[in-house]
Amino acid sequence: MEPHTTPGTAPKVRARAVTRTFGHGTRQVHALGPLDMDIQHGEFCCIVGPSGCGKSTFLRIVAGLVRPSGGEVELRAGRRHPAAMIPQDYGIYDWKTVLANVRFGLDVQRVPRKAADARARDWLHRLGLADFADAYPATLSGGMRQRVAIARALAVEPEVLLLDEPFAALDAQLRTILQDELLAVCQATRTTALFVTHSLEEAIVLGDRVVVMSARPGRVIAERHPPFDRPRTGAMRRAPRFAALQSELWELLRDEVQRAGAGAAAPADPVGKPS
Ligand SMILES: Nc1ncnc2c1ncn2[C@@H]1O[C@H](COP(=O)(O)OP(=O)(O)OP(=O)(O)O)[C@@H](O)[C@H]1O
Repeated sequence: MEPHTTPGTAPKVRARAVTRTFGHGTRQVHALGPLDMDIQHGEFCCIVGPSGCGKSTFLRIVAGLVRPSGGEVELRAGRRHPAAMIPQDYGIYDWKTVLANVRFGLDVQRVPRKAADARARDWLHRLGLADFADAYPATLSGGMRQRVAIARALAVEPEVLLLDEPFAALDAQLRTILQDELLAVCQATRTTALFVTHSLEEAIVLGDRVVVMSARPGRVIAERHPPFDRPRTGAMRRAPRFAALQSELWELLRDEVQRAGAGAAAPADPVGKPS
């Protein structure tokens, strides 16, 4: 299918014929692609797909952490820090204080200590963690650790934020609160976001666009634009159009999840299947 584009604008991220294989010979795994995708400046793009279809691999390629085996990814960024990634395990360091964790990317960029501290404290304040600057992550709740990871990624002011199932381990209430906070921050800072989730509901609540991937090797098989104004409220979840879109996405995904499940045990609620 044709990648999503807006005429006259250059996409922030442009992926063309991206493939990735791991291993060699009989043990080779074709994990991804060929995959085409354009992500526009300021867009919040959610990716859903069966387990093991290459979603994390694609994020890591966009982040520059993994090389594609074929094709190319172009990230149009003017700043020194084009992309920041929040991995599935949050990636925060238990031996560093909350402040030092949030300052980490700035230290790597060699931002002077005073300015880095001020910027890190500002992000801690924005995410409700101002009182925990000197705490160690082990003393924080899951939701607070997740906020530290978000603050750390946003502190470097990336042009593209890459999030790999960031809220999967959180309870439903906290998940909703952090979804709202993340959306508000991304909109205020015009940050482009690429967000991987197993939850169709989450994808519809957050996404300007929901991209559906096939079973491994992951390709884009469909995309939908949730037709809801922002800010999106809890009431939207009860709207008939919400349920209809969730069912439509599940129909698109069902076969792919079954195909993926033929090779591996599927999770209990693989993609937020509507009940
Ligand atoms: N470093 C690696 N070495 C070997 N195989 C890998 C490596 N990274 C990923 N794979 C394989 O590539 C495939 C895609 O993995 P990936 O983690 O990208 O999928 P995913 O869609 O993010 O899965 P999930 O939804 O379960 O997190 C899987 O079969 C995985 O085992």
